[in-house]
Amino acid sequence: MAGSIRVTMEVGADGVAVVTICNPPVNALHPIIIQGLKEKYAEAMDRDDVKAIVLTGAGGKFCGGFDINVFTEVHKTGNLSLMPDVSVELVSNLIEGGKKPSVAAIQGLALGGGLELTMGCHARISTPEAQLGLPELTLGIIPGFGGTQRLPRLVGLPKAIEMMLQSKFIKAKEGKERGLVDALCSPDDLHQGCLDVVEEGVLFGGRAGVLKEAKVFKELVLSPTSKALVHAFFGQRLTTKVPGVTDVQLKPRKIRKVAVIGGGLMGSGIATALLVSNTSVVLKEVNPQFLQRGQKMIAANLEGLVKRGSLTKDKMNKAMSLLKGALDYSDFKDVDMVIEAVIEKIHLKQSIFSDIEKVCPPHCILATNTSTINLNVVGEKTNCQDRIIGAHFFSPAHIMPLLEIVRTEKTSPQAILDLITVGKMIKKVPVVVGNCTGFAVNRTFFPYTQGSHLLVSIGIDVFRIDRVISSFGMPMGPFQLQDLAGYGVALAVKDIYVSAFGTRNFDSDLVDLMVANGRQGKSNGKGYYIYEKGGRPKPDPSVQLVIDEYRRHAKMMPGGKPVTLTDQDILEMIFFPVVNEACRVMDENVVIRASDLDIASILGMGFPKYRGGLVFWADTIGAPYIHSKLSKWAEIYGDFFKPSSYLEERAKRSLPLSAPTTTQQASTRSRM
Ligand SMILES: C[C@H](O)CC(=O)SCCNC(=O)CCNC(=O)[C@H](O)C(C)(C)COP(=O)(O)OP(=O)(O)OC[C@H]1O[C@@H](n2cnc3c(N)ncnc32)[C@H](O)[C@@H]1OP(=O)(O)O
Repeated sequence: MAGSIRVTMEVGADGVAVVTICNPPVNALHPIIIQGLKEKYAEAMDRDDVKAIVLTGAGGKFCGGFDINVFTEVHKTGNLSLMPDVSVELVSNLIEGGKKPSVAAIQGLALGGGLELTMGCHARISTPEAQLGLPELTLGIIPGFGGTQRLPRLVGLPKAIEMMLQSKFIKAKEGKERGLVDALCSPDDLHQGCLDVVEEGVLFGGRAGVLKEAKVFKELVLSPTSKALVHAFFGQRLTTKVPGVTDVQLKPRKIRKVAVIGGGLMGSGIATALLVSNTSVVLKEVNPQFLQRGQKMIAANLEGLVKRGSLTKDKMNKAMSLLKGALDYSDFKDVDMVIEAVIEKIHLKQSIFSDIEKVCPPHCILATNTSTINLNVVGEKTNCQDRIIGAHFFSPAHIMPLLEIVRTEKTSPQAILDLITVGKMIKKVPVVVGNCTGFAVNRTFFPYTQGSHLLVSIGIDVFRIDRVISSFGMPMGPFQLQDLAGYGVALAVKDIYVSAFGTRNFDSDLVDLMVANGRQGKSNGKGYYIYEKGGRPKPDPSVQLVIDEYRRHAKMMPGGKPVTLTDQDILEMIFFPVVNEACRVMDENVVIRASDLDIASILGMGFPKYRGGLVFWADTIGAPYIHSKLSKWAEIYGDFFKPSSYLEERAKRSLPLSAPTTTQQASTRSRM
């Protein structure tokens, strides 16, 4: 490794020393690089033949920042001395305070510590499209190499604050307008351009604030938030490393044309995501009215993206031109992938799959967007089960970042790899999971809603539950979520969950009662909350009548009196059963590794990223405590809380829930 991690210096006849950071793929500032920079700078200052220094990165990228792996080591050991002194010793003293001028030559990206190095230089020159930013807050820290001091001086306080607090990247073109970049040039002219800037003069900044920044930075590096966010950073990148799929020399095939069956909410969202990534889409519906409705929804999705500023009008028009409507399968003969997104009816899906098997080319991947139905059942009537795969998007599909890729024991590694590649192409985070009811996310979170209903049945206020869960960091509480998702979904999956999860279901008829009382959730403006156009949801006091009726049916309140619980009890009684189900999901190897479930919970359910994801959070509490609480509640309220054997085992041995299972260890060993 150390061979490819190095800093080089070449001194030209013109007296310019070009110092290059080499650490593929993003030239992260590993301690070897920091040491190398210090040495090369010291040498450049000493050498009489060096008049000026150009600092750059190899491979078309300047630098992606400080090496985040070092934070992981600091988190494990608590040893802050693993962090080399960069801010004062390198950036302030050697680069900024050095007696020879330094110019940063930027290409590709200069992020975090990378941008901070350039700001210590006396000038910056960049290619126009290079991405510049200080995304440290996404890792739970602040910029630590002087960025908090130098960025405001260069771009002004408001812009610097926006860039830092929102971790917003800007292109060098904008950087030039704002004074962060001194000159723009093409990649070929970068070197020559640097020399011109050297000639034009130098900018010196002071040292004020750098020492304070260093102090705060050190405190934050050791914070639980930084540990959680760094875990999420690496966890997200790990999801696309799938043993037996991405490590066996398979090549992803090009997916040029995709057919989407069903132009409802999900189908049109999926089509939108594909179209904005320049993929041709055939949208198939059963009649002209439904087709037109689907096309209109896609157009509205695209217009929404233009309004949000994430798509230009030109790109919207280009995307629309890639869409073709269809009422039969004649356009399916040259598609590379089909994504079926019709309603959750087993027979309908089965007949669609047996039809498309006949009309699509033999390489075509046949994906279903089902969120609950067993894939083996969907593909039962086909002879191509190796090409059948789940592509479970989350609504709205063109915005939500998670793509659950569901494989059966028959799905071929090639089909999985191709779908991972499509997922990345449409800017989703793919997580590969096994085939079971609810797959990883819906299965893990089925007790989330049920637990909240159980709490209501014992007398806890609906809106208090939502407040507790929102203050924990979820985007909204379980009741507001149910209003938003619509009660139809809850009713449709109820029986499926009962048959799959048996006695660990908490059987609630709250939603049935809501519907019987004319409430449909957000869709008819009346759920637990009242929804008025343009306004925020308001708790509806009249829902109390429905809740009273529900409590009478449920007969869960001892002596008819509400149970008294603290906010912490509420939080734990909702999330510990979810953690318990996560244990079963890991035990059955539905996910490849615990961190996949962390990422899926963050991106699919909005679990707070700064808590590192569901399993990471549970491990900060510890299996013994979670187990003891669940056991106690199981005695009072029954099997809904009964600890799984996985949790029990780990609690007994005080092992982290995230430690690999024996099967996972064996599969890693067999690949070594
Ligand atoms: C003191 C200082 O102020 C503190 C800092 O500098 S903290 C670091 C600040 N920098 C960042 O937060 C940037 C983090 N990186 C990113 O956002 C993105 O990786 C990127 C925009 C640079 C590139 O994105 P993309 O091209 O999609 O590639 P991506 O898959 O994310 O990364 C490629 C590889 O580089 C690694 N990598 C990226 N940035 C890294 C970093 N700063 N440190 C260590 N590894 C890094 C990734 O883990 C990944 O490794 P893998 O191939 O083994 O999975």
